[in-house]
Amino acid sequence: MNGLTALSDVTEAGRPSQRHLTDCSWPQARRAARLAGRRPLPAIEAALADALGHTLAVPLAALTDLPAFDTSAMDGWAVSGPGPWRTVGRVLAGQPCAPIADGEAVEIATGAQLPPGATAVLRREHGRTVPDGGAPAAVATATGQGLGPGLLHALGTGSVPPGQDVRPRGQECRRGEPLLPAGTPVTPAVLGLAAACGHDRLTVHRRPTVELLVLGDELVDSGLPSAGLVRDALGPLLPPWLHAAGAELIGRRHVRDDFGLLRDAVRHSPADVVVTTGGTAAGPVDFLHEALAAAGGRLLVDGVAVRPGHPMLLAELPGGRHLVGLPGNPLAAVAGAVTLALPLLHALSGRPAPEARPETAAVVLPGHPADTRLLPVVRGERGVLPLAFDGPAMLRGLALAEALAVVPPGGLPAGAGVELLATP
Ligand SMILES: Nc1nc2c(c(=O)[nH]1)N[C@H]1C(S)=C(S)[C@@H](COP(=O)(O)OP(=O)(O)OC[C@H]3O[C@@H](n4cnc5c(N)ncnc54)[C@H](O)[C@@H]3O)O[C@H]1N2
Ligand code: MOO
Repeated sequence: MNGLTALSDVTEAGRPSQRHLTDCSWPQARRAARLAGRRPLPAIEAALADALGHTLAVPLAALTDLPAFDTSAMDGWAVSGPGPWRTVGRVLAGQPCAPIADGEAVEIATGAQLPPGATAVLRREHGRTVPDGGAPAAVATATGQGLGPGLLHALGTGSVPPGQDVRPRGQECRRGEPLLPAGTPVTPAVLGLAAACGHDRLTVHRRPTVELLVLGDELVDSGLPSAGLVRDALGPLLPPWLHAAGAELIGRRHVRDDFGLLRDAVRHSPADVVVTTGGTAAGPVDFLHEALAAAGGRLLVDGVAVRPGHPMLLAELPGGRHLVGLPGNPLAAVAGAVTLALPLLHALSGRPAPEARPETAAVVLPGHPADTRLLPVVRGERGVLPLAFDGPAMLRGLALAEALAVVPPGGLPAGAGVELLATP
């Protein structure tokens, strides 16, 4: 089947075909991966402390007005009506407060509840008090000078506009107001907002579990590579990246080049998504296709017209699990992850597909005649610039890159729009 025929088989709206995509185009492969995860994992209730990195399964709505009461935005005095004012007490943050009447003021701290009847806040540095019936006191200072009881005057105009330095109740949101849509990743900022508006728990999608199987007898995981051995670059690279994409890493194993070991590792993995590295091509010990078949896997994508990374694959495993086969060459594996693993994990986590926001190519971005290219790039003053050391086996360009540019077949001229993907 060629890529064009397969296009009609995989759409966001439709069901995936029973046939699989062989050497399909890069956009088709990415769509197929999202479609494979079209049923997000079930919603669970998580305490705020456990919700980081999950994805909201329902919109986040405020449980209270924010602020929940009229609040002083500054240290100074809450005043009622036009000045001067008779000072009648003090209210600190967290304390209840009594009403004040026209012509009265209370000393107030930032964040304290504004007393009923107060019309504005006079900043400490903008007022001074004079003792009742006495001579004017010093201008109020940070040391508290001039804050004693007495008559309070506003410096300058002698007045303070109504509402000045007051954060009115509900200024940020009203109780019940939706603040964030379902599908939002729970970041530290989301946790803070959720707490501020009264939540102790969040309804989030269960994270897809991932097991990483790193294949290859030649790989070592410490020290200097020698005598044909190679340091495993993907064991360190992939887990934190997949975790940031919404996954829960439940295991990382080095699997030797042995058909039976690989078949059993795939067959018995409890993960929602098994991610393998290496073994995708046609070498003498590239057993992934055979192991997949023996483990009951069904290919959804087998090869993608993209450089690097073209032998990448995606399969469905018994029990509704999936397998993403990343090529062994490290930059090719990264290309496989952005094409297949991340869209699948995002979809399973309940996250929407990120919107493409094209940027401008500063120079010609060289392409492959027939395949999409994924190029490590940086943003320069005049637009996107490619980096050197972009070979499939290299990570040097990627480590300097701000993004991977999606360069369609044939390349892009300077000034053209180019889609950028986040790098690990
Ligand atoms: N006859 C053909 N040979 C190859 C083809 C092809 O179409 N026909 N495709 C090439 C392409 S493109 C790629 S990419 C690789 C993919 O190979 P595999 O997925 O089978 O990966 P391996 O053979 O296991 O390894 C390839 C390469 O990467 C190194 N490697 C593997 N894992 C790691 C790791 N975790 N960290 C660092 N380096 C790793 C491995 O030592 C090899 O050098 O196949 C081409 N061949
Ligand atoms: O296309 Mo392979 O995946 O680059 O070396």
